[in-house]
Amino acid sequence: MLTKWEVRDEVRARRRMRGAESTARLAGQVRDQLEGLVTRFDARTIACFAATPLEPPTGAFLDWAREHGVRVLLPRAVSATALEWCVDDGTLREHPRLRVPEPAGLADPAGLDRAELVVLPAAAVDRTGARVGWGGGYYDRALEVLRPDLRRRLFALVHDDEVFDALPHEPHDVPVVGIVTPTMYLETHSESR
Ligand SMILES: Nc1nc2c(c(=O)[nH]1)N(C=O)[C@@H](CNc1ccc(C(=O)N[C@@H](CCC(=O)O)C(=O)O)cc1)CN2
Ligand SMILES: Nc1ncnc2c1ncn2[C@@H]1O[C@H](COP(=O)(O)OP(=O)(O)OP(=O)(O)O)[C@@H](O)[C@H]1O
Repeated sequence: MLTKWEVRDEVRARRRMRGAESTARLAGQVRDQLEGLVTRFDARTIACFAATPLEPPTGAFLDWAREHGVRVLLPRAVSATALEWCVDDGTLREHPRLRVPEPAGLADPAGLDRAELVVLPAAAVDRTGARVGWGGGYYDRALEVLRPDLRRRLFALVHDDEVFDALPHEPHDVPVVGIVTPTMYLETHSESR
C-alpha cells in the first residue's frame, strides 16, 4: 500500500494536471451533489470548506446554501493545529501561509457543535471511509472532540480519481461515512472498521 505521503504527492500531481480551468467547470456538479446531501439529511446548519482552485469547487454550492437559508460553517486555521468556525457570509480571504480561502467574519463560539453534517476536504479517501488529509492534522484534531452523532455524519468531498480501494490509516484517523465527488455519492463501510 502507498504511504500517506505518496498518496498526497500523487493526488497533488493529478490536481495540477487537471488544472484550475477544468476544475472550475465541476462547480455545478459539486453543487448538485452537496445540495442532494443537505436535502437527504434535511440539514439547516452544516460545515463545509471554501475550496482552493484545485479542490472540488464548493463556491456554487455555498451560493446555493446562502440563497436557501442553509447556514454553512467554514474553517479558519487559528494556530499551527487548531481550526475555528465562522458562518459563511460570502466574504473570503486567503490564509497567508496555507493559501486556502477562509471566512473573514467573527468565529462562532459554538464551533462545530451546531453542525448537522460535516463535509471535509481530503487528498484521498477509501471505500472503508479512511481519509488522508494534507498532513496538518487540523481535521483529525477537530473531529476527535465531535459529539458521537456528528461522527456518523462525516463526508469527504474529493475528485473522482481520489477514491481509492485501500488507504493507510492510523488510530487517530476518524473515518467518514460517505464520499461525495462531482459525479457520485458513495456510502462507506466505516462500521466494519
Ligand atoms: N479549502 C480548504 N480549507 C481548509 C483545509 C483544506 O484542506 N482545504 N484545511 C485542511 O486541513 C485546513 C487548513 N489547513 C491546510 C493544511 C494543508 C493544506 C495543503 O497542504 N493543501 C494541499 C492541496 C490543496 C489543493 O489541492 O489546492 C497543498 O497545498 O498541496 C491545506 C490546508 C482548514 N481549511
Ligand atoms: N487527535 C490528535 N491529537 C494530536 N495530534 C494529532 C491528532 N490527530 C492527528 N495528529 C497529528 O497530526 C499530524 C498529521 O496527521 P495525519 O497525517 O493523519 O493528517 P491528515 O489526516 O492528513 O490531516 P487533516 O486531519 O488535517 O486532514 C500527525 O503528526 C498526527 O500525529
